[in-house]
Amino acid sequence: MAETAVDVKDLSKRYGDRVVVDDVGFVVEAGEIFGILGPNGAGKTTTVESIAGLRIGDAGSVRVHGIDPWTDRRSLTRVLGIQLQESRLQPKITVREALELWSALHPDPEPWPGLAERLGLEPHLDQRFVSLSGGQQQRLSIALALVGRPRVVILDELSTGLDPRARRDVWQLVRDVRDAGATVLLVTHAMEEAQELCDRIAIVDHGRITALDTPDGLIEAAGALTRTSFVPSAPTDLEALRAIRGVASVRRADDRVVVEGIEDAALAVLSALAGQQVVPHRLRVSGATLDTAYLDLTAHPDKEFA
Ligand SMILES: Nc1ncnc2c1ncn2[C@@H]1O[C@H](COP(=O)(O)OP(=O)(O)OP(=O)(O)O)[C@@H](O)[C@H]1O
Repeated sequence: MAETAVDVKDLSKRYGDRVVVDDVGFVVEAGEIFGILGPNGAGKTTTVESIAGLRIGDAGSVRVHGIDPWTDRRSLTRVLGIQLQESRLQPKITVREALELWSALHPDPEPWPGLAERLGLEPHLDQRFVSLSGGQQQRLSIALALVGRPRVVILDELSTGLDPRARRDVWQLVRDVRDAGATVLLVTHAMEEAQELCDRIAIVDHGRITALDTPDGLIEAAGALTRTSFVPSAPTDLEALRAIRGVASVRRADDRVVVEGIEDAALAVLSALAGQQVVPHRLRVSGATLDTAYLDLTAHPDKEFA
């Protein structure tokens, strides 16, 4: 049986009379990349900071490799690393000083020069924190989360502010960290990131877990559809397309025809077009993504939880 890395039971947290985490429970197995997704204010950061011992729940319990983060922070820091949302360091500390300081806090740190190189921090080692760009600050906070070789690492909005290449590099770093045996908890708003990296994802909305599954499982459960769109070379019998098994809708959008349906329907649409002697110009087929599943699984995706 897989070892449990993080065990959250019936966690609740309120601020005043406002419940922001409401009876949340989940188990993360060692070696998983576990995603937490949800709208702004859903309670994601409160949940992971409760796991990191930075906030204490009002009810429930948390264990990280058997350690209670609310009563034993000292033991926790030996197994857990956290990259905080908008991590703030002393403005005047240099990148090198921060890496050396964090290394000194851990008994068996990862040699920091290697991490600095992987995160593109080498040219900035003597730069002060305050003078780093947002993306460079972000990369430093990821390095600081990893330098203690944590068994569990929490990455909160990992790739915010990173350019596309840096984002890909950081994703590979996360995979490598997991392959080296660590467990990763990833709070993210980036659907592509969650779909690429996570083994399982909890969707949090209004302080509660509304779905928990693999990315494919979430997409399937939400009934997200494949979209096929094209500019027809000749008048097209749209009714014939609507009649195809698995097609959910057919509509026109300017000069394009847009067909939505289950994955297999896309091929049937193409062969029906061939039968009608219609060439589908500028053909686009987009698979069901976590993005559409997420919008279905969260009630008010753009509204702050009030
Ligand atoms: N210290 C605090 N005092 C009062 N309210 C707080 C405090 N910290 C968080 N909150 C509120 O709790 C709710 C949950 O916040 P949290 O940061 O956990 O959400 P989140 O899901 O991480 O959001 P985001 O995606 O915007 O980072 C929000 O409405 C927030 O305003």
